[in-house]
Amino acid sequence: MKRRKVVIALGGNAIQSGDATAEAQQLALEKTARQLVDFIEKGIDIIISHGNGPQVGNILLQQAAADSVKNPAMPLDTCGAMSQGMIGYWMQNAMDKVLKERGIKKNVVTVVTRVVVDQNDPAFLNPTKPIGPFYSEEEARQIMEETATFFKEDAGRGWRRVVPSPKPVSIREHSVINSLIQQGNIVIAVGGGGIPVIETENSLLGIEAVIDKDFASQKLAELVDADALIILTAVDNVYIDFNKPAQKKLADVSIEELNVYIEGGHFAAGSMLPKVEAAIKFAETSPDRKTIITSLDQAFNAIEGKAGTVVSLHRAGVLA
Ligand SMILES: Nc1ncnc2c1ncn2[C@@H]1O[C@H](COP(=O)(O)OP(=O)(O)O)[C@@H](O)[C@H]1O
Ligand SMILES: NC(=O)OP(=O)(O)O
Repeated sequence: MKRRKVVIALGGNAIQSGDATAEAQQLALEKTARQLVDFIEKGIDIIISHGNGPQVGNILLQQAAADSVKNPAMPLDTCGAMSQGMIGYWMQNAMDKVLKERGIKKNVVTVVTRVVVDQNDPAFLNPTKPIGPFYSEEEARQIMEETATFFKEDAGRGWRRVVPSPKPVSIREHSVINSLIQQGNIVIAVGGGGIPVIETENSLLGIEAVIDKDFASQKLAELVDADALIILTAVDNVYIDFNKPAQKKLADVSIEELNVYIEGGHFAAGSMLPKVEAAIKFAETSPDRKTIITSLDQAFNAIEGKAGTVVSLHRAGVLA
């Protein structure tokens, strides 16, 4: 029987909920690992991807604070690579610990992943991706006046620095990621949406941007021929009329219906909208492919059809 393969995209709350210390983030990842190892116990192959908005923004600030001739600040693409290594390392430790506790022998490996983007992507002219800590409007306006950076209000949560977020075109390491999975390993890849690179005549060149991890995860799920893309965030479901008295949970939803809800403005730009768009992009490639959007706590119930929002071409049901 064909083994099931899923790409699991971890939202911000899987790594960090307020406390940015290494200890707190590692503790959060241990809780996350407990949920993910349930998939392994069920015989499902997993590729783990994750966001990096808070982390890459903080690394960038650290670079600026220490910038000098002897210790020059690193550019954003390199900071993205640092965030992949840092979170991948924490995730490997967390997964190893839980796998050992449950008596499962499997290797966990992080692949530094480069994602090719189009240098003419209009996103380079309109920065939208929030990174780093939150500021008050007053603080943000002052920093903008003093530096060549842009800030925007982030989904009612405060002001954050924004950087360009081009769409992923291809993933340089997708074949090796697939080989690692086929050999029975657990793979962590496209962390932080992948390191954005552009293709030049002879090489790949890093470019200053942060790719949305939900879009990068969708692209990877497509390229490795995954059965499902599972997007984990802070809510159990996608809702229409979110946070209003008429709020309604979406359980099993077709792409056609979701497009109507997008038109109706039900999903906030920069938070739920990219998840819904990524969900559609993956599910529309085949009637056999589904995207599930749910919380970390409901992830396992969701693949058994007991929770979450399942997006498919024809309301086709769930993975299990
Ligand atoms: N229609 C909606 N249904 C559910 N959640 C929504 C909706 N619109 C906005 N949201 C918000 O979007 C959040 C997910 O976006 P975000 O926090 O940016 O993602 P991530 O988990 O990847 O960090 C949810 O926790 C919820 O607060
Ligand atoms: N790269 C990315 O999408 O990060 P967040 O999910 O943390 O915003």
